[in-house]
Amino acid sequence: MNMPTFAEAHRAIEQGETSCEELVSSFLQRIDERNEELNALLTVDRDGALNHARYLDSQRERGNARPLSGLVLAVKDNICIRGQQVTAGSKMLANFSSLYDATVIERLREAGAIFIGKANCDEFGMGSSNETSHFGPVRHPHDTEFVPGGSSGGSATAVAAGFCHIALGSDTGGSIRQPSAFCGTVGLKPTYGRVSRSGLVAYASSLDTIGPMARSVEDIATVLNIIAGEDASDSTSAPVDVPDYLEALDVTVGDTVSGLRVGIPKEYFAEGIDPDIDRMVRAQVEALEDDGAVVHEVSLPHTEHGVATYYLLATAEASSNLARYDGIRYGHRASEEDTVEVLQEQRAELKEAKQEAERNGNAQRAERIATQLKDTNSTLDALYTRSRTEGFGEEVKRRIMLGTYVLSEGYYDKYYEKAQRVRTLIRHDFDRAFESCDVLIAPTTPTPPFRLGEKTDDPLSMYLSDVFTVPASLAGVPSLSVPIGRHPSEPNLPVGMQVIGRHFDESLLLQVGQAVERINEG
Ligand SMILES: NC(=O)C[C@H](N)C(=O)O
Repeated sequence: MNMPTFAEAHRAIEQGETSCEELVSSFLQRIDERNEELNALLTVDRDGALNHARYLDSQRERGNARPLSGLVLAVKDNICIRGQQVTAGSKMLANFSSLYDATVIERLREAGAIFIGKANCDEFGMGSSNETSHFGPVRHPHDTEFVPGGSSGGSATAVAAGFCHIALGSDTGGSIRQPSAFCGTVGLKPTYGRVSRSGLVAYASSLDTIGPMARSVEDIATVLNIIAGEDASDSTSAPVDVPDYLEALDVTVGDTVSGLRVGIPKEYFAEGIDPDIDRMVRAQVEALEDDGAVVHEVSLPHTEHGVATYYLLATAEASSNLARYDGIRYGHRASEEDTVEVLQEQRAELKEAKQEAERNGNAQRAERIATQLKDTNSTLDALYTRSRTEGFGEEVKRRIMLGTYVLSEGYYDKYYEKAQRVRTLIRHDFDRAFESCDVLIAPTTPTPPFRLGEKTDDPLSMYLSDVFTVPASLAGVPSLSVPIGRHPSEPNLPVGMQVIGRHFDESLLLQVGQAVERINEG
């Protein structure tokens, strides 16, 4: 299916060949045809999108066209749109609706964007296959036996299946880039701080980023132009000037590539990588070399520690961020009967333990348990326990436990602090590499998409699918995944390649991404 990009649709609107309403109607039709099977969108704002489209059309007739009118977006369901659900793929937030717009939504709305629906995702962004969603897995748009990647699998699928022009995703350790690679879309994880996180459901705050996923690099630039920039409601958003990313694309491929210093990190082409992916990425690099790029191998020596470092830091931050879901201030609340039941169970267990301690003559322990027993007089703890037990899925609980463990007394230095130090080393790896090159090129994923259920019983192998994406997240540098063709052994399944750049050098990434697009078109 060759769906028009937003840029193409926009030109058609400007020439009077189509209208915002027509565009929305055709997306709704495709959603009706395929969303049930793919499970990419959790909600479809049919009336809202159509009404907004009609409003934008009438404004255009009066000469008040907005810069992006006609841009139809799907939004990952961990980004707030006022008055709409924001579940983050969790039962915990199944009945929660946003009281305000995320900054990215506010800015896009102002520019004339239409939000067509909320996209499914792994629960709280925790996953690489979109199978941890409380609302069921998303299926790969080109072969439903396979996963679309995660955690922004619903967003990637919505773009690839033609449910919208562009989708917003979030990326903590690969969640935009990996599903983009799997589904054949372009996906940008911007520099940390480039795009406001205000209104994004927090997972690991020092790593979380919001970014666009689209059918072309040009469309990525269009959205980045609107959403990038400092924001008073996110103190980690950077006070760095925003260039015109679309204007940056007004260069010829020759100008971009001639003399471009491309670094090939040797650790990303090591054992374990799928040989076809290795070959496909190298072929792209050769094509860039033919166009004048200067290619050389570089080393990012701490790459092998990336996954371990990421999963220590991300889970530590998650355990603290997710503490807010207590069933009282936020999220799913267990019923009174269930709470009382937990309380009774807890009390029975404690009483038994106290009796045993008394029988063994362990007075100190018996006294300690007596104090605990007094504490359980309140139903509060039981309410927390029951609400969290019911509201969180298995993967989220695994991460909260791991994160709580690495932050606990006695283990903090051994794990959390050490991981912070390794994070600095990883960042230095990139700083050093960028002394001798302008961009790094590497595969986005070590393997093509895998089958549904293939890795669900093996969390470690699932975590390892992030091996090439987490280092850039830890270093905070931007990274763009671009499609480079189909996998020879699974001809329906796309392969993606990453272009990684210096902090705030998104313009160059987009230029290189566009050069890669042109190479593959021609
Ligand atoms: N959120 C992400 O960026 C995806 C990563 N696989 C994780 O589970 O943490």
